[in-house]
Amino acid sequence: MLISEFFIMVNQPTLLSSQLFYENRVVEVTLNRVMLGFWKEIETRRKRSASFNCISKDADHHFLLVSEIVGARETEEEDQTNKDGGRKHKVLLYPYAFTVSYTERTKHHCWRCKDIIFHCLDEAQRQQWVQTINNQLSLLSIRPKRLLVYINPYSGKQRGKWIYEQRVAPLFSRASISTDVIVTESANHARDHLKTEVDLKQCDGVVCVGGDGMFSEVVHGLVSRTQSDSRVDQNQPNQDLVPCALRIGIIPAGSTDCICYSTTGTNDPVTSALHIIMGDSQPMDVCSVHHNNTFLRYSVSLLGYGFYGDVLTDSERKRWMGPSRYDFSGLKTFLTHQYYEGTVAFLPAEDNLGNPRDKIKCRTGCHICEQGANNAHLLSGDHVHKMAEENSDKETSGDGVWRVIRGKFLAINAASMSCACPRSPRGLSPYAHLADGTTDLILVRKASRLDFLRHLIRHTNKDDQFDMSFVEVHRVRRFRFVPKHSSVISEVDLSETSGKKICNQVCTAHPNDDTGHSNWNCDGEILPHADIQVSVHCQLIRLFARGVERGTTFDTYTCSVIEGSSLSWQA
Ligand SMILES: CCCCCCCCCCCCC/C=C/[C@@H](O)[C@H](COP(=O)(O)O)NC(=O)CCCCC
Ligand SMILES: Nc1ncnc2c1ncn2[C@@H]1O[C@H](COP(=O)(O)OP(=O)(O)O)[C@@H](O)[C@H]1O
Ligand SMILES: [Ca+2]
Repeated sequence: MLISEFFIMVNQPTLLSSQLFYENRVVEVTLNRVMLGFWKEIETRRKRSASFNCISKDADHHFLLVSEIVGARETEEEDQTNKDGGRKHKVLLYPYAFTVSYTERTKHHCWRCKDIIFHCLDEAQRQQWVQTINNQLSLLSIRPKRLLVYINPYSGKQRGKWIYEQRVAPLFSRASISTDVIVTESANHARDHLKTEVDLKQCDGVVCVGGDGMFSEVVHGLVSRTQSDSRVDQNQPNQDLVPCALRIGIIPAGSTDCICYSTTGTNDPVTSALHIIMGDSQPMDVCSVHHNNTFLRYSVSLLGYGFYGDVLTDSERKRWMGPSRYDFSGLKTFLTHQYYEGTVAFLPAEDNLGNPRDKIKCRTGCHICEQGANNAHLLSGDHVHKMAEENSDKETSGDGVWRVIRGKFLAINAASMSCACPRSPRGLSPYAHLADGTTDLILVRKASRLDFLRHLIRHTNKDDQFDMSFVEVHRVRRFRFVPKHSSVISEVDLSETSGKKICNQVCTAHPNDDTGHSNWNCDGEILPHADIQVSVHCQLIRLFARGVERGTTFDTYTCSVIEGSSLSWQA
C-alpha cells in the first residue's frame, strides 16, 4: 500500500466515532468504510482503582483495515478475564465490552485471528458498535455468507473432522458465515453430490476439508456440473469449457496438501479459513485429460507418469500408513529404477509467457498469469473459429507448431502450478504459474540411479533440478503421451504440423496390458490409461486464496496496523 492510499483511507467519511476504553485507557475510536480505529489516547486514567497503573505514554494511533476484520461480537465475560486473572474486577468496571477479531500475518505465510476488546459505557453504545462494524462487513460482497463444506474423515492422519470443528468452524461463526457440513461416507460422495444434488444458487462457495484428492473430487463435481448445466460436452479434448461460478476453499488435512501450499504458501488450516472469510479469489488453470477422445479426469497440480505414477500406485495399497506411505513407496520406487518408453508430443506456449527456468515466481497479482489469461482468450475456440473464417484460404488452426520427443523416461511430469508442498517447498516446477493457461512439462530421461537421486534431492533444496543433462522442461498448452506399444506417431508427424494432425494420426491406443506401462498420477488419483491427451483450460476455477504473497518489498506490503506516527507494514 502506498502512503497516498493510506491518507485517502483516513479521509473517508466517518460512520461512527466514540470514546471507549481500551487496555485501561480512554481512546477515541473511529470507523469509516475502509478502516476501524485510528484510536488515540485522549486521557490517561491515574489510579482510578487499585488495579489501574499510571500510564503516561504518548498518544498512540492504530488502525485495522475493515477488509481484514473477521467480525465483531459482544465479549463474553470469560474473554475479558482469561489473559490475566487480576484484570477481572478491573474490566467489570466497564462490563459492556465488544471484541473485534482481525487477521494478522505471522511467519511463513501463516495468518492468525487476533482479538481487540473495547469497553463501552452502556449496552446501547456496545450494540451500536457491534452492529455498525458487522453491517460494514456485510457490504463486502466478495465475502462468502453461505458455504457448503465437505469433510473427508479419512484424509491424512484422519483429523479432518477435528480440524474443522476445533479450528475452522469457530472462525466461520465469528465471521457470521453459515455452513452446510457434509462428512463424506465414501469416495466420490462429494463429487456426485455436487454433480447432481446441490442447488448451487444456495451457496457462495464450496469448501473441502482434506487433501489433494478431496479437492480433486470437488473440482470434478463443480466443473462437470457447470458443463452439463451449460450443455458443454466434456468429451471433446479441444472444447472450450465454461468457468465455474463458485469459488472453492481448501482446509488442508491431507497427506501432501500441495494445492493448498502452492496457493497460500502454507498448509495451515487457520490461514486457509481466514482466506475463505476474507473472500479471497485466486483463478486457477485446470487440465482436462482425455483418452481416445473420451474424457477421463481433470488435473490442477501434478500429472505424473513413471516415478510419481508408480509411487502413487504402490502407496495406495498402504493407505493405513497415513502420509508416511509416500516416503516408503518413494524409496521403493526409487530403488526399482523403472524407466518407460514412449512418445511425447506437445504444443509449446510460445507467446512470451515466461519460461520454466526464468526465475519468475508466481506471486499474488502475478502479471504472467494476467498476460496468460489475455493470450488464452485470444486462443479460445470462438476467437480461433472467427480467425479461421476470416482466413479461410489459409490453414489456421490456432494451434501453432507441435514438437515430438521420443525416448526412455524415468518420469514425465506436467506441473500446472509449482506443486510446492512441505516435502518440496519450492516444488516440482518452482516457476510454474497458477493461472497462465500453461503447464510445465518436465521430461526426465533414463539416467543412473545416482543422477536421478541428485535430481530428486534438488526438489528439497535450492539447487536447480532442471540443470541436469537428462532433464528438460517445456512450458506447454497441450500435450499427448503415447507409450511405446501403442506409439505410432509417424515420421511425417515429426515435421512441422498442426496439433490436430498429430492427434488424429496417433492411432487408437492399445488396451493397457500392464506390460511396460506406468500409471498417471493425476492430483494423487491413479489413472490407469497410459495414452492420454491433455489440454490446459486457463482460469477455469477460482479458489478462496490469493496466491503466495511476496516477502519484503515496501510497495507490496499490506498495511494492517499503523502505530504512532511511524508506519508499521506487514508482509
Ligand atoms: C531423496 C529425496 C526425494 C524427495 C523427493 C521429493 C519430491 C516431492 C515432490 C512432491 C510433489 C507433490 C505433487 C503433489 C502430488 C499430490 O497431488 C499427491 C496426492 O496428494 P494427497 O491427496 O494429499 O495425498 N501426492 C503424491 O503424489 C505424493 C508424491 C510423493 C512423492 C515422494
Ligand atoms: N468417506 C470417504 N471414505 C473413503 N474415501 C474417501 C471418503 N471421502 C473421500 N474419499 C477419497 O479419499 C481419497 C483421498 O482423499 P484425500 O483427502 O486426498 O486424502 P489424502 O491426502 O490422505 O490422500 C480421495 O480419492 C477421495 O475421493
Ligand atoms: Ca499454469
